[in-house]
Amino acid sequence: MEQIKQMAEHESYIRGELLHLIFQNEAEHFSIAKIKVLDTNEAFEDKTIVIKGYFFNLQPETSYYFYGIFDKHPRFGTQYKVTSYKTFIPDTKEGLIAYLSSDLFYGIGKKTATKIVQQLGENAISKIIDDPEALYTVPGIKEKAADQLRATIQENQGFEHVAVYLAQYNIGLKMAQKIYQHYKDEAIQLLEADPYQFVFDIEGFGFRTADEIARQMGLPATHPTRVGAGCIYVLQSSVQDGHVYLPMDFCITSICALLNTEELTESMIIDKLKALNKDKKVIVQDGNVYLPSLYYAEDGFSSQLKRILQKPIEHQTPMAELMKIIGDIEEEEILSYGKEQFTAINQAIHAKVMILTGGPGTGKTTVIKGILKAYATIHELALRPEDYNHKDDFPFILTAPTGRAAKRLNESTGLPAMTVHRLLGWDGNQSFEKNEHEPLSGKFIIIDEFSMVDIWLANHLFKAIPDDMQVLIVGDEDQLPSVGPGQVLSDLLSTDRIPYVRLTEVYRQKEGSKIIQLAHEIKKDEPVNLQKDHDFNFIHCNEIQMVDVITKIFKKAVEKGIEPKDIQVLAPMYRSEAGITKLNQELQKIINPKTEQKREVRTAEAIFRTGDKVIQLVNQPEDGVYNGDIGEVVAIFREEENIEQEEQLVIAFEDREVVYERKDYRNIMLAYCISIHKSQGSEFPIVIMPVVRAYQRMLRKNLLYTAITRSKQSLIICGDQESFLYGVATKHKNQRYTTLTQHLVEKLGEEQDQDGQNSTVLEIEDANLSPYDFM
Ligand SMILES: Nc1ncnc2c1ncn2[C@@H]1O[C@H](COP(=O)(O)OP(=O)(O)OP(=O)(O)O)[C@@H](O)[C@H]1O
Repeated sequence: MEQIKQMAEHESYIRGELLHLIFQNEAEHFSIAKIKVLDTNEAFEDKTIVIKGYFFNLQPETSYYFYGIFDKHPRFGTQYKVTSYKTFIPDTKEGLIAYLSSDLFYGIGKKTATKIVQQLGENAISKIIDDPEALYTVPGIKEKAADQLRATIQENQGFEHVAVYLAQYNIGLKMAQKIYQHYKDEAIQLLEADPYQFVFDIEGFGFRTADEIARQMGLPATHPTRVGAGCIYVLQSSVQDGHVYLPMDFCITSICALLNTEELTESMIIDKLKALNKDKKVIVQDGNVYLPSLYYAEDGFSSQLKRILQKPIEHQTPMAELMKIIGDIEEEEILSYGKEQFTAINQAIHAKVMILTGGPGTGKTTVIKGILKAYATIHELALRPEDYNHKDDFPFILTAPTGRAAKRLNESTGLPAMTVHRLLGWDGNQSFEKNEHEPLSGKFIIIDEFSMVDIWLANHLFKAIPDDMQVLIVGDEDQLPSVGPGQVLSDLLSTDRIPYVRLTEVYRQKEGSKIIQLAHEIKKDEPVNLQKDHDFNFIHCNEIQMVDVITKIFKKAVEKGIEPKDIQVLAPMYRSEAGITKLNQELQKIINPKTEQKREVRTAEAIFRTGDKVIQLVNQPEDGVYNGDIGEVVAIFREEENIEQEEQLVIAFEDREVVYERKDYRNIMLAYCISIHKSQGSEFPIVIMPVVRAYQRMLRKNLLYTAITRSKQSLIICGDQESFLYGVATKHKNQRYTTLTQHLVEKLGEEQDQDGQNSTVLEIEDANLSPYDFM
């Protein structure tokens, strides 16, 4: 409270009373309000002013000190941008009694208020906040009433108290809001006890901020709290690079670099890691350092696989019968399966878990359809969901990690498919409706685009797979690994413990696709042919010319009658003259320009206009939209036009419309150009891919391969050939530290064969088998 007083005396302030709220974002407490000016030490003479900032619960008829700076808004004129504030509590006894007996504090009359002030003095409010028992000393107030009064005071004062305290460490109101919402009135106490904990609990609270606070508090640079926080922080940061663990040496070097203190020795770090290991905050095993959640995800996933593999398949189909069934399917589909494809169908029918992998156009979808039909025939099951009384009786589950990949699976098979998150009944947080206690129902699950599944999701998904369900994992191992930690698909393939079939023969190429040819040249590290073809072009340009070149291609395509929505620009990074942000701004100008009829809203990052193509950036399961879903802004409503009194943006996705309020705008982005990472699992008729030197640190083989394989009809690469070739030749830049292979070998080891499961890895290329070898 002392500090609050000091702020009032020394800082520029406006004291005022709320007249009315102009805008309020309830989730974030961001408000714009008009206030009556009562007093100020700013050079300002108006009787009212508009303030904006993050407030907890601004009340009318209560006066506040607002600390901040003047801000000139181009449309709304002068406003006061509030960086900190506090309720003005009169410093006379009479004023304080009037304040405590006001409407803010229900049930406190003048008599009780007088007693409180008599007992606790003029600093009554800060005493009550700081000491939970201060009110117990006031005669005549029962403990329960005292606790209630303190809670109400805290509710009204707590945030301000915390915000003012945090302001001394240059922590702004928005972050203060987050901190207060998380810790409530314990925030100050907890910050003083361990500022580093905030780094792990509060999104966006940086390690450097915590370090600076700790330094100001006098914490020595080698203090175990700091070293411990450094260890956890380094591990958590490594998860963003996809690692499941860090090797001890690498971990120590990273911690030293982060903490940057000469007195810190290696043995101090090792001692701390040992202590953290003992407390189960990290797991150290075989010289590797893990965060527990990742260690247990790898361990758990391996155990789940073992459990599923241990329950043998009861029905074995004689080869002659299978040959006949496959022959009938070939007739129906009017095709003849290649050797690898036949093996894949045969293996999938007989393996408890099988992986089907291969590049574009090798027939993965064709084989999935064959497997479904063969399985249904063998088990005399109907393949149409409408033939079942209840939807849970349908024996096939088709799933993929993204909404678009699930939709493609549905379109290519004609069967229902959904995202893994939806299948598991994810609540948007940590919990899944489906798990080992409430497993999925069905007989056969197909998980497509498995390269995008991280180790956490793999563990959750396999927990929910019952013992007797057959599993088909499908994916292209050469695509980018998952955004989350791990490289589950490629680890599974490299263990040699799970049966897999790798399709290598390209069928779409036979139809003359240069795109597929290029993809396979990259995949096999062969020299790439960049000659122009009917579905491919390489346009040479530099970074500065990029916007111009891409906008010209768009204009030409539109003139030819191609819909802009069928063209997707894919780039690796946001910044640079040829980055995603810049390309989106420029493409918006030509594809969806400003007109009188079109409404628009502005955010700090972008303008969204009716007709804009946008992409969802996070999973929003409550609305049924997921990271990577692409939609169109179909309407914008002003505050005064709807009952919620909120500005609203309506976005139409493939199967639903979702309403976004301003607080949700950060969940979307313009999508004329999207990142290659976000394009995983999706396909587009025409892909334009800029590749320039400015992207160099991002360019690598699997990134370019992923982008190229997104295009179905046409691919136009713009940029310099040298950078493209450099990227194609750059591999393993992102090698991830994982131990799934070891976990699997340990768990599956010998046992699989003992249980009679088919663990033979059949690479038809090497085995040189034909369907007739099975007869
Ligand atoms: N055995 C076959 N005989 C004739 N055509 C085939 C055969 N297998 C696949 N195809 C054809 O090759 C094309 C590519 O097959 P499919 O879509 O199944 O491959 P994919 O691996 O799923 O490709 P992508 O990953 O690019 O979607 C399709 O047009 C398909 O009909």
